[in-house]
Parts: sequence; C-alpha cells; structure tokens
Amino acid sequence: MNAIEVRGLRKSYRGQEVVRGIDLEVARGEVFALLGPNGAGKTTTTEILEGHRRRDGGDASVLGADPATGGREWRARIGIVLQDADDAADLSVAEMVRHIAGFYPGPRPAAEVIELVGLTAKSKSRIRSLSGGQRRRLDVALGIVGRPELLFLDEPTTGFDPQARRQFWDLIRELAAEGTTILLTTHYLEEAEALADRLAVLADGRILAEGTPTTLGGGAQTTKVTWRDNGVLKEEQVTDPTELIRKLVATEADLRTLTVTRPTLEDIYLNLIKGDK
Ligand SMILES: Nc1ncnc2c1ncn2[C@@H]1O[C@H](COP(=O)(O)OP(=O)(O)OP(=O)(O)O)[C@@H](O)[C@H]1O
Repeated sequence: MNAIEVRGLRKSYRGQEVVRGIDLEVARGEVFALLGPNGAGKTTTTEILEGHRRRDGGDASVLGADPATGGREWRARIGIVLQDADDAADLSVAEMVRHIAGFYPGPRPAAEVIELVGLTAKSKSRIRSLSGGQRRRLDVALGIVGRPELLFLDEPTTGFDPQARRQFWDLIRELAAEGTTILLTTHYLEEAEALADRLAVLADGRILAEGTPTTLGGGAQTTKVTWRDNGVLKEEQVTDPTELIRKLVATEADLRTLTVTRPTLEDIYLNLIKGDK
C-alpha cells in the first residue's frame, strides 16, 4: 500500500477554491517534493494530509487511514515540520525536544536528535534566543524525534545557511535510507533535485506535471549546444545532441569551445509555470 493516496482532493476558503482536484500517490520509502509558486495550494494540501485541515471533497488515505479521522496512534506515526511553528519560547532546546518526545511511544533520545540537527551547542539555550535558521533546525528536530514513518516537511530549509542546508540534506538522506517516507514542499529547486525521488508541480490548486527530477516536463525539453565556427558563436537547441555533435566533428568547427547544456530542474519548472499562465 502507498504511504499517501489522494484522489480528487478539493478545498475552498470562503467560496474560493484553492485545491482543485488533486491526485497524488507517494510510495512507502519515497521522498516526494511538492513544488509550486506562492499560493499554489502546497501548504493547504499538506495540512489536509497531516489531519490539520478539513477537505471539502475527494478521498485521502495516509498510512492507511483517513487523515480527517486519524486517531492518536496514527498521529504518532507521523512527523510534522510546520511552516511557522510558534510556541514555548521560554523552554530550552533540550527541554522542548524532551517534551515533544514524551508524546511518542518510541522516541529517539533527545541528545541524539539535537546532534542530528546540529544544535548540540545550543542545547541549553532558550528557544527565543535562537536565530531563524537555528529555530528551523529545532522544528526539524521536533518533527523527527518520534521516529515517524512519514515525515511532512513544509519549506524546511527556509533561512538555513548553505552549510546547514547541506547538513539537512544529509539528514534527510539518512532518514530516507532508514525507510522514512517524506513529503517535502520547497521553493529551492536544487533542494528538490538533490532529495526527491519524484516530484509534482502545483499551480493554482492543480498538478501541472509530475515525474522524477530528470523526467519532469517530458521530452519537450531541449539541450543547448554552442560552439564557435571561424570565431562566430553558434547555438542550436536540440532534443538529442548526438547527431549534431557527430556532424560538427566531421567539420572544421573548433570544438574546444563546444558546450552542451541540459536544462536544469529550475529551467523546466519555470517553463511549466510560464506555460500555465
Ligand atoms: N486560512 C486561510 N483562509 C483563507 N485563505 C487561505 C487560508 N490559507 C490559505 N489560503 C489561501 O489559499 C491559497 C493557497 O495557499 P497555500 O498556503 O496552500 O499555498 P502554498 O502553495 O503553500 O504557498 P506558499 O508557497 O506561499 O507557502 C492562497 O491563495 C492563500 O491565500
């Protein structure tokens, strides 16, 4: 059975439909990224699946249960990292992690989790004294302390410095290797590319495209080939550069300047979003 199965999901706020018939399947052990512009419906979808928001239509199954009615045991199997958690600012990092650990039947030791997110030096500091990125690391710690089977990460690395982001990626890869299923929303395309087995692009409450970081957007994407011919810069967009390069090898073109550029996930994403407008 899939970890997440969604059919025809719908949600409106005051008559305005913001999730407009989403189908989604996330296999157990998969890292799945939801991408999309601000207001696309990523957080709303995620919150429905976490059981934090009611849906207006469609079917949803998360770890075999309907998230709208999932009980305490179901909740204990899920880890959540919210977008703007705001709580218990007077507790220390370690106190907070221990407090949340207490809600789970088999939590990770607090010190281990704090180490995993790189906050050991801040263990005794009050939450209110943490920087934005450190606060975000604590949020991640709270999301994983219960050894969740399924982890929801809503923009987890916002405010992380580049090194912290790389450390976080390593942590996610470790969790994935242990078999944790992960649903991630992010605006960092390189993050989705680095972590996701599969991803979907959401815009205006619908899924525009779905695939792996290399197949997303289908075969419509072209590769750019540039080279110099008698000093003149030439450029061609082709689906498969093999034939063109063979042809160039047979000519007098100076191939020391040859470049072959595949579109990045960001190029593919921006094209999809642009095409939707
Ligand atoms: N509680 C709410 N009441 C009314 N409208 C809401 C509420 N929450 C979200 N919306 C609206 O629903 C739409 C989708 O919002 P959502 O937060 O799901 O988008 P998102 O894709 O997560 O965006 P972002 O990338 O900015 O986090 C937006 O137009 C937003 O204004």
